[in-house]
Amino acid sequence: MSLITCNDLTKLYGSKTALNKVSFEIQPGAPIALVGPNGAGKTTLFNLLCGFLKPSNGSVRILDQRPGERSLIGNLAALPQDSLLDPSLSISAQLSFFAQLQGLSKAESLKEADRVLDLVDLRDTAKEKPTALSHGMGKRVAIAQTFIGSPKLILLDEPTAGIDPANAKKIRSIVSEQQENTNFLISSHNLDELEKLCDQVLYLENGSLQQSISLKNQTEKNDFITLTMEQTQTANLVNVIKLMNGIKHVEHSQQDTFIIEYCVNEEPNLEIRLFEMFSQNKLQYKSILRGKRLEDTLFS
Ligand SMILES: Nc1ncnc2c1ncn2[C@@H]1O[C@H](COP(=O)(O)OP(=O)(O)OP(=O)(O)O)[C@@H](O)[C@H]1O
Repeated sequence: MSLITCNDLTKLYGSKTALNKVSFEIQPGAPIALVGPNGAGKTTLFNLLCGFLKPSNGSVRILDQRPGERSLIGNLAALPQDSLLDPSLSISAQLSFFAQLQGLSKAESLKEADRVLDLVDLRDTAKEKPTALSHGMGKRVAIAQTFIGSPKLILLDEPTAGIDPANAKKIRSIVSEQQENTNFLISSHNLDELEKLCDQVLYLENGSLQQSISLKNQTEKNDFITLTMEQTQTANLVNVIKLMNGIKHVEHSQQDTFIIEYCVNEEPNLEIRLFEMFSQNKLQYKSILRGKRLEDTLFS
């Protein structure tokens, strides 16, 4: 079963092309990231996947169904960017209401509300009204809502936007814990966060799919190192690194940052060789990271 298949998916708003012939297929597995600048078409894509919008052209299948099909109820869940909780109902009442919409009895729905609140570590808030929660806690409740009925696929549109670091971290760990039980497609502007959570990245720009990158292959091969130096010490460093054993390519990606591509079989201990070279040349580094950062992958 494919999770999502889009073929030449196109969406026009009047004369504005929000999505232009987007084609991709994604399979079940680790969370998938959807990245792109403001106005790239991410929310439009989410809305098409949920069946809130109809394509102008092309086709989309989600869990092998047409978006909006009844059979997707309980199998597909989405957290819209601006999701709101009902301020007049307790957290438990609104979660159990959504569980009843999926066909659960009143008693079952209350248990389901407790279960999903446990998953986001907010069982204590069951009797509270949303106004008693912080913005970050409210977002976690909204994420709990997507877990109702244990769907096969959950779409999260900017789940950590505007959230304080502690709650954002909590949300990342919730996604990480739940990825064994469900599949996630996550849109975010936080590339570091996506890099930690996702194996595959879809990059949209101006309504077109520009790149589909597998991060897993990169880290499994371990054939990149991202090196950040003290800014004053970068002159001629590219040439020095290029002379080292096993180096395939060195890119001076930003003022103080170098992306080093190397052959692991030829030089399995490149970090140690780099430390030796820094010591010989009296150079100071800020950080050495295994892998190529998503930011550099997308924008190099
Ligand atoms: N209802 C609409 N009517 C007209 N144009 C729209 C409508 N919704 C979105 N657009 C336009 O379509 C393009 C894609 O918008 P969309 O909201 O999908 O982008 P996005 O990637 O989600 O942006 P952001 O990161 O800012 O949320 C933008 O140029 C936007 O102005």
